Amino acid sequence: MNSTNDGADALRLDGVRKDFGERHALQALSLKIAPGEVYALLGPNGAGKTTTLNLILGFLDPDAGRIEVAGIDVARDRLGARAKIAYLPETVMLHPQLDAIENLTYFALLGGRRIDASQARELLRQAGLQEEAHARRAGGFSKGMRQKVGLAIALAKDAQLLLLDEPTSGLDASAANDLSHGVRAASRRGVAVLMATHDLYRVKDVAHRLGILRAGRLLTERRTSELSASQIEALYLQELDAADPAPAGAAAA
Ligand SMILES: Nc1ncnc2c1ncn2[C@@H]1O[C@H](COP(=O)(O)OP(=O)(O)OP(=O)(O)O)[C@@H](O)[C@H]1O
Repeated sequence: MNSTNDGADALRLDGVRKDFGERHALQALSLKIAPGEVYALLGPNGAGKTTTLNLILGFLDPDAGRIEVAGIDVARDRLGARAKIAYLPETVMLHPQLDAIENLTYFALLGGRRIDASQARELLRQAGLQEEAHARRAGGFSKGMRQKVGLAIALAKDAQLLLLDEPTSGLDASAANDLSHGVRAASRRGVAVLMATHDLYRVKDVAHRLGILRAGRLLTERRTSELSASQIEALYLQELDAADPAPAGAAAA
């Protein structure tokens, strides 16, 4: 896995700063993700994870720094950059009257891609949705099932960067495991993944690298292959303890 800067990064943030009034939500954040690499952004509430995703998506403008998605400068070409991104929000909203296949084909079309039912079935399978649910109305779906359809919608876009915001929050272990399979399948196809998460145990399973964010600062980055799941948890707690004890997001020099 190549995460050095060779000009082929799927995502690159350089010195990104975002303030909300007096509050420094992000301070000089720099990170790079290579094609096919899964990067977990860990951090407590208010660390700046969602702000990071919103800046990458172009929903917010940075106060300083530069963001590139597949080589496209988000500040110069917001729509061009967004076309390279698939985004799975924490809560996936589906049309309750449509079944999983219909939802997927409908949202894929909205995203600019026409897919047929057999392609839809394959994407739903990759995203971990069991066959018997493919033709069921989404109105009766659990959160985990909606997340899987959401992941299939994201995969349908054929994007180079997949952004996930708390993808496993509120999911049971089996649903979270299925979703992790889907993320790994995307990674194997060369899609880079940035996953904002609190789910430390899943990180070892899914991510190649992790970064720990606190109060808008990236405290450390590590390869998950170098750490066991319990070492990841220990590192997380140690980094947060060692960090400036100022409240998360409070103004700092
Ligand atoms: N629109 C906004 N206006 C003012 N402050 C904001 C806004 N959005 C985020 N913040 C602040 O910026 C900081 C970072 O918030 P952010 O939502 O990015 O954190 P997070 O790591 O995603 O947290 P969580 O895990 O709770 O989702 C917090 O202090 C938050 O209060």
